[in-house]
Amino acid sequence: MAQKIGVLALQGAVAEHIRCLQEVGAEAVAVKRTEELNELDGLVIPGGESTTIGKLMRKYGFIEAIQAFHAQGKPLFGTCAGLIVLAKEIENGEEAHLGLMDMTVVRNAFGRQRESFETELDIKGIDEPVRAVFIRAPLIGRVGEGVDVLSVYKDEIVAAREGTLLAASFHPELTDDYRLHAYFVDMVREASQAKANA
Ligand SMILES: NC(=O)CC[C@H](N)C(=O)O
Repeated sequence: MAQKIGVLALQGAVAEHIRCLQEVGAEAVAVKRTEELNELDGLVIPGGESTTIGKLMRKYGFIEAIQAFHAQGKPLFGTCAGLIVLAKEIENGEEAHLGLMDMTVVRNAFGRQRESFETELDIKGIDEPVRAVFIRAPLIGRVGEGVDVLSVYKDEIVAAREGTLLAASFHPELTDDYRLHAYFVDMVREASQAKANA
């Protein structure tokens, strides 16, 4: 059976993630209400503006709902602003949003002239380099012991995994390279199987 994966649809690049998830064989839906999480096996938190996404998450009860979703062992994938939303700590002292992933993030970390750029990245677990689009992207300045660094760009951490949490500074949904989505769908499949066997 196909894994059913939601894309948090409060703000940001929602349709693009849905398309990529479908390309790699998952069933994908936009999520606007917390009740919709119940029928999902995994959730993507897209890029956009983390302050806005965080505000809307608080307003609609998504903070507690997604924390509970995570506590059930269901995977989360945050891209760009979504990565910021997942983090335990935001470097400028801003209040964390979900506060789940043991890392400190630095917002808009790549400077003015590099606000937006494209590159090829080596990603642990994926064979050939992956095309990556960075848009006012954050970087991961510190990771906790349980966090596996998956990719580094110019000495800065730009993708990482901690158990069922996956985070990328860039926008994998803006290219036709679906391998990071396939990686996440594999994580979701493994988590569902582990649950079924428990
Ligand atoms: N493309 C993005 O998601 C940008 C993230 C945005 N700069 C933030 O800090 O929330």
